[in-house]
Order: sequence, then structure tokens, then C-alpha cells
Amino acid sequence: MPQPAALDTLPIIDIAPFLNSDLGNAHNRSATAAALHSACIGYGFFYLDLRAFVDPAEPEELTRLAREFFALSQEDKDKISLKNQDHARGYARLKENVTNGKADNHEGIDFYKPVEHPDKTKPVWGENQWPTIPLFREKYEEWIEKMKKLGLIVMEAMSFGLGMTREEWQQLRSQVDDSFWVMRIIGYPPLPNDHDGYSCGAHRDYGCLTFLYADPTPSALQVFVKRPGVPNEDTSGLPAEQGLEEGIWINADPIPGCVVCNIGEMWETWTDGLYRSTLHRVVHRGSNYRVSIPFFFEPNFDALVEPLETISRMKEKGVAIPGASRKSVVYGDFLVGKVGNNFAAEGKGRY
Ligand SMILES: O=C(O)CCC(=O)C(=O)O
Ligand SMILES: [Fe+2]
Repeated sequence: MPQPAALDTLPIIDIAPFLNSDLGNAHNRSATAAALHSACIGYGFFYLDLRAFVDPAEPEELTRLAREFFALSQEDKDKISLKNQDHARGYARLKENVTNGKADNHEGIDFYKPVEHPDKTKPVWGENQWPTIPLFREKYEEWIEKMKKLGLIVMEAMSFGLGMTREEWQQLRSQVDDSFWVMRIIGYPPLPNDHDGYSCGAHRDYGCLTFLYADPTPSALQVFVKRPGVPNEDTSGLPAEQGLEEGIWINADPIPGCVVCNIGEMWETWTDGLYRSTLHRVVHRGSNYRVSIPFFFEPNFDALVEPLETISRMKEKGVAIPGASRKSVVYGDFLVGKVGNNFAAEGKGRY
């Protein structure tokens, strides 16, 4: 029997056992690794309890700084427009981002890993543009360093969950140890009833791991959970190939001390479809101005992403692997294919 929507909540996973190398906590590590594995198979989304890793005051300060930026005049915000740069790094106005052909009701700033020899005529190869608000850059750079560390920690925990050998983990680690990360700061005014689209339309994240901290606004981020037998009553705005999928939208409301984590499309290649990147969207109908600050921990720009050895072993053992949903790819080529279009497109579209 399908479960009623109210019972569906995402699992909460404590990353603490992977924060130090205390050999005594092998048991807790296995529990965390197993929880990650089943969350990736069942949802592609979960909460990560980070209380042992970050002080909750830190991300709160970041959303405060973000609000200070979004409260500036349009003219001042446009000073760091992504159009000054490579059309990816910088500020995008309200409705400038387009998902599934519809304008998203948000504004935001994107920062990418800095590159040597920047060239703003090349997709994603320009320079970051920082607001001049005091401490803005310093505080965000501290958070980026933390999220990069967290990315490697979660990846290592996932490698245990997938039964990878230590050598295989080192090989995977070498594909993500110079992550081509993205730090995104998003501001959402309330969604007007007559807006043709969403606060952020349904999409999958395309990379590796997303760590999303959001202010406490409830009922904004929604995750599409497959439920065979439950016809999706709300297919509007879904990508065309998803329109017939059976399932429900569940809320992923913020939990104090946690970030929401989801896996991107590169995991579909690594696991030959065992882990799937899950659709999500933002429908913010409340009356406040919502701020979220997702950090995208991505593979290295030149990483060749292809199915992992451990998946072949699972197949030999009879584990049902859905099969390649996407081809092996060099991450940077894949990324440029996604965001490079922004050069040509009228509206910017990330997904
Ligand atoms: O703001 C949110 O809650 C989600 C944003 C998101 O999904 C994205 O930027 O990829
Ligand atoms: Fe997303």
C-alpha cells in the first residue's frame, strides 16, 4: 500500500563518525555508511547532521549577509551582474534563471572555484564577483573551505557504503580532490499566484553532492519521491520525460543543525544507475523573503566520470543494477554543455 504523504520524511544521517579517524568507532562508521547507501537508493536526498562539524551561528550569519546584499538597489546588485563576466559567475536578477522553459522567481549570486588564467570569453572560466559588504567574502570563503572538506568526508563515507576497497576510494578521491565547486546564494520573494512557473522549477542537480543550508522557512523545498501506484497529481512543470512518473512531492523543511544533501547526476554514472539524482523544486508561497545557500561539491574539472569497479562486483553478486542511465563523461565537458548555453540563450538556464 502506498504511504500517506505525511509519513514521508527524509532520513537524518549523522556524519560525526567520519570526522575523526578514531578506530574505536568502526561500528558507528558502518552504520553511517549503510544509512547513506540506503538513502541514496531510496531517496537520493537526506539530511546530514552537522552539529559536530559546524556552529549553527555560521550559516545563519551567511544568510544575514545574503539578505544585506539582496536588500540593495537593483542598480547596486547589477554591479556584479554575471553579464560582466562569463555569464555564470555573478548576480542573476529575479526571473533571469529559466527552468523547463519558465522563469524562476528567484535572484541569486553564483561563485565557482577560481581558475588560473581566467578568461571571461570562455564558459565558467571568468572571475568571481564579490559584493563589497564587509566580511561577506571572508565569511563565505570560510564556509566554502568547510563544505569542500565535508564533500570529501561524505564521499569517503559513501565509498564504504558502496563496498569500495581503499585503493578504489583513493582513485575516486583523485577525481574530486580539486572540486570544481559552486557556491550559490539564492533569494526568493514570495511566489505570486499568477506567476507562470515556480520559485525554482523541478530539476536534478547535475554534479556530485549538494549541501543546502536554508533559512527556517517551511514548505518551500519539495522533493519528488517515486511511489509506484500513486499517480502524480501534479505533473505541471515537470521535465517532459518525467510527466508520467508515479510519485509524490514531499517537503524537505530545514532541521536545525542539519543541511539537506542530495546527489547529482554524476552519481548515476558512477553507480550505473543504482543511485539516481532526484527531482526537486522550490514553491515558496509564504509571505517572507526566503534565503538559501546551496554549496555544490562537484568533481574536478578534468575528472573522467565512469562506472565504478564496485558496481561490477555487485552485479556479479546478483545485485540488480538498473543500467547506464548516462554515459561516461569528463565532468568539465558536461558542465560546459549545461551552462555554456547561457552565452547564447536569452534567459539563463542552469538545468
Ligand atoms: O533553494 C532551495 O531550497 C533549492 C535550490 C536548488 O535546488 C538549486 O539551486 O539547485
Ligand atoms: Fe537543486
